[in-house]
Amino acid sequence: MEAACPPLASGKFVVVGGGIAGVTCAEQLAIHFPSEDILLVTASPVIKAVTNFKQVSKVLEEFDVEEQPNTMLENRFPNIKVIESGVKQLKSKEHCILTGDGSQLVYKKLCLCAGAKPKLICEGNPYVLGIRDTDSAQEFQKQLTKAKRIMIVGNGGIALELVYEIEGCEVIWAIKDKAIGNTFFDAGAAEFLTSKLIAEKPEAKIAHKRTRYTTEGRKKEAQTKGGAGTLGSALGPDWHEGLNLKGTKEFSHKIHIETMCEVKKIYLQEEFRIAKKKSLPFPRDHHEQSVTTDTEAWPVYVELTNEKIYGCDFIVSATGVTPNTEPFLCGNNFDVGEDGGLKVDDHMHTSVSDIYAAGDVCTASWEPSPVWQQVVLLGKYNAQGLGSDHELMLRCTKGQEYVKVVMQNGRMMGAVLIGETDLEETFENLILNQMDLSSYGEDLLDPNIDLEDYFD
Ligand SMILES: Cc1cc2nc3c(=O)[nH]c(=O)nc-3n(C[C@H](O)[C@H](O)[C@H](O)COP(=O)(O)OP(=O)(O)OC[C@H]3O[C@@H](n4cnc5c(N)ncnc54)[C@H](O)[C@@H]3O)c2cc1C
Ligand SMILES: NC(=O)C1=CN([C@@H]2O[C@H](COP(=O)(O)OP(=O)(O)OC[C@H]3O[C@@H](n4cnc5c(N)ncnc54)[C@H](OP(=O)(O)O)[C@@H]3O)[C@@H](O)[C@H]2O)C=CC1
Repeated sequence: MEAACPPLASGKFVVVGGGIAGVTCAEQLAIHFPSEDILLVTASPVIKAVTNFKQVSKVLEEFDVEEQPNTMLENRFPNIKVIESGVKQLKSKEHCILTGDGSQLVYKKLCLCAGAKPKLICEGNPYVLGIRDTDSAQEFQKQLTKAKRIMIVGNGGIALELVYEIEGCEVIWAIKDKAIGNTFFDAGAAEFLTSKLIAEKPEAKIAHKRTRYTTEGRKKEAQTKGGAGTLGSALGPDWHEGLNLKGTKEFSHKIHIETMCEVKKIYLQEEFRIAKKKSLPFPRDHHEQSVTTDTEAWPVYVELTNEKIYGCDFIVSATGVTPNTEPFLCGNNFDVGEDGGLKVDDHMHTSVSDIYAAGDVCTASWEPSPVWQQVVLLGKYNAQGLGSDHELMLRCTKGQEYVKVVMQNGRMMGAVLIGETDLEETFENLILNQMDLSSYGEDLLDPNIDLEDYFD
């Protein structure tokens, strides 16, 4: 039988992780339990904190996220103590965690907020980059300044932002789906955006209305103390502000999209040369950029499942994340979701007693609300789960705005809003209060009717 941990420190509440989830959790505990000590254990020397919080509407919130030195959190909340160390092991039966610097902490309640790491298409290949934290974003920027052509794999948040932001570098964008951005929006919105994107010189980029993650006060993240082998906290909206995302070429944008394909094989330059010499059955003449007409020698070559091959300087694997549960949670009996996250109920409780989880490390396992889900879009924007018994209404001005609403039984169930529509608050209210809108019919999207005045 394993010996119980001798406590070197103990706290009623212990939180693991200094990202936005862990810090918010520690702050809330500090506010609600002012006489208790809260220990925040994090592998990173900086924390992420919410500032300038504003409640915009019933469920829409606006805030800044700032990176701050760990000491700033302790100054703001005297009952929070930050321990800068990686957690090596959880012993849930003994209610204790072991940290990389050899300390043992006993808890009554533990909240795990250890985040996630990029799920790369190929681990350990120096030409395959993932973007997660300040260091990985800076490494990406460094590589990009020397690049003429890169490949981006994935169709989610990072890929969408990158293809829009990168200039002076050809981008081959490989996606599994028929249309871009299916993680976020529908095929109609994708078409609206694709035509803007592949124009060689898109109009001036849309000014940001939203507040930003700041880089002020950011420290170079020191080597992880305690050797947890984990990285810094995740970036967030506007993460590329302050980064120079420009390659070596003079043109603005040059994007080629390869749909319905995945990466089959990656060759380093020498491997590719040998394979070509042996006349392996490489596909020919699929596209003007395919290797047959491409005389340039590239550091790396990517063979896609649609049989095309592209040479490029490097590959960005924007292919999602894996929750940080290993190795420190091994040996405990957590229920995990399909994505590997710790399953939590609607009280953020995991399947192990006295252990809660929040943020990217967890997977919500409660029944989702019938009209709400977490996306930048509203409600059931793609008629998710509504069956065939629904109607779509559309208002689109090419290059300017795309407004789609999903209606069922006269009620608004979801919406996609692209461009400066100013409809988000009104539509959010209409979705949440489920007002019967049957009498308005198609006038609901009439641009001459000021809906905001009408329904507020
Ligand atoms: C480029 C990019 C852009 C994004 N844009 C958006 C956006 O526009 N909107 C949006 O909502 N979301 C966005 N996200 C996602 C968002 O950033 C994450 O969902 C969120 O930051 C996750 O926070 P977290 O606290 O769960 O995890 P993290 O920020 O990853 O924090 C995890 C913390 O745990 C610590 N840790 C890990 N393991 C251990 C251990 N063993 N011991 C001790 N400490 C440990 C780490 O050091 C870190 O401090 C973006 C993400 C990226 C990468
Ligand atoms: N605005 C926002 O909210 C933003 C959020 N983020 C967050 O940051 C994290 C990382 O972003 P990102 O990497 O873009 O992750 P996402 O989860 O957003 O998207 C991953 C994409 O990669 C695809 N994919 C997965 N595996 C493969 C594969 N082997 N080959 C090809 N495609 C694959 C997925 O397709 P499929 O779904 O079909 O598996 C999906 O289209 C995510 O948690 C994301 O939500 C990032 C930027 C902005």
